[in-house]
Amino acid sequence: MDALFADDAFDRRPRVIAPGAVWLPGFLDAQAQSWLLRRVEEWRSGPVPPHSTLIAGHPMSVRTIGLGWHWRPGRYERRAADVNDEQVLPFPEWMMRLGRKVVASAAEVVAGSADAAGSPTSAVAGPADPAAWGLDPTVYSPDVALVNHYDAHARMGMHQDRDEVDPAPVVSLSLGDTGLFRFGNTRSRNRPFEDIRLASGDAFVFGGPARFAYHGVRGIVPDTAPEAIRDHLLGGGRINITMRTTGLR
Ligand SMILES: O=C(O)CCC(=O)C(=O)O
Ligand SMILES: [Fe+2]
Repeated sequence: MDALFADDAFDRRPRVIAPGAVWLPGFLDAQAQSWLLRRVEEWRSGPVPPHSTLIAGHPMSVRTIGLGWHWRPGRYERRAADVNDEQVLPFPEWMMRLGRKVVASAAEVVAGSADAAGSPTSAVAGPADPAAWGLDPTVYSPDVALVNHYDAHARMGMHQDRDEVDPAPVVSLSLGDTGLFRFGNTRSRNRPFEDIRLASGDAFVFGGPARFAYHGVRGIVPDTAPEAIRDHLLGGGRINITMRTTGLR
């Protein structure tokens, strides 16, 4: 219980979480959040319905929609052979621009962060250089988005995002109920890790030395979505969108 009300548990200033990883609380305003949730509604009735991907025969508790590519463990394909064999919707042009804005903001946080240069880990990583972490909006070109819906019982175990050939950063956007996100290290699922409450509108970026860090979602906090967007969250829960760069063509 001591940790529950620790000072940093509710500190929502943008910050470098680990070399390469940046949290941008409140990146999307209420209007942008409801606009995005309306797009999610449209995608739900797209050619490939939200589905629970099988991992080693077990369905994930989140339901996923892919844009640009269809993902299943170990591969990206244009068609959802394991769902209905339809071709997924394209990766939207506007989402690339949004991803670049997130990357630009993350780069600013890194450049302005005494923390990044002065943190104990930076002695290893060297001075924080946003571009060295892949945080360069002029080159960032994601080609897939995975849109995950978490209901009150969904979670995601600690894992690496490693089915992409291109090591460009992953950009994550959260909408709806708060997610209990855990961001760890590249060596194992265990400590050190940091627990972060990803609230509606938050962005999180991990690239460079953090690109292959283990991370997961321990659960969501039901009924924490902002009032203004609840109407767009049919049935409640949390939406997480991750943009990635497959490096495939
Ligand atoms: O929901 C999140 O915040 C993380 C999602 C994630 O790690 C993934 O989709 O690979
Ligand atoms: Fe992931």
